[in-house]
Amino acid sequence: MEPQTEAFTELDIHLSIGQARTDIDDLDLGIIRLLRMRRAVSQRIQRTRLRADGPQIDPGREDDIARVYRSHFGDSGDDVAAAVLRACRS
Ligand SMILES: O=C(O)C(=O)C[C@]1(C(=O)O)C=C[C@@H](O)C=C1
Repeated sequence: MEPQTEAFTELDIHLSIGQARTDIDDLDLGIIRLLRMRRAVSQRIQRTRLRADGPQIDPGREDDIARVYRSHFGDSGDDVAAAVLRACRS
C-alpha cells in the first residue's frame, strides 16, 4: 500500500471516529436529560409514599422495571436497571 493512501485512510478513520464520538456525546447528554427527568418523577413517588408512612422502595415494581431492561439488553439489562434505579433514589 502507498504511504500516501495509508495516511489518508488513517485520517479518514480518525475523522470518522471523531464524528461518531461527537454523536455519542450528544446522545449521552440526551440520556442524562431524560434520567434527570425520570429522577424527578421517581422522587415524587418515593416522597409521596414516605409521607404516608410507607416504604421508600417497592421491590415488585423494581423487578418489573428490571424485566423490561433485560428484554432489551439481555443479562446486562439488570445492571442498567440497577444503575437507573439507584440514580433515581431520593
Ligand atoms: O414506581 C414507584 O413506585 C417508584 O417509587 C419509582 C421507582 C423508580 O425509580 O422506578 C423508585 C423506587 C421504587 O423502589 C420503585 C420504582
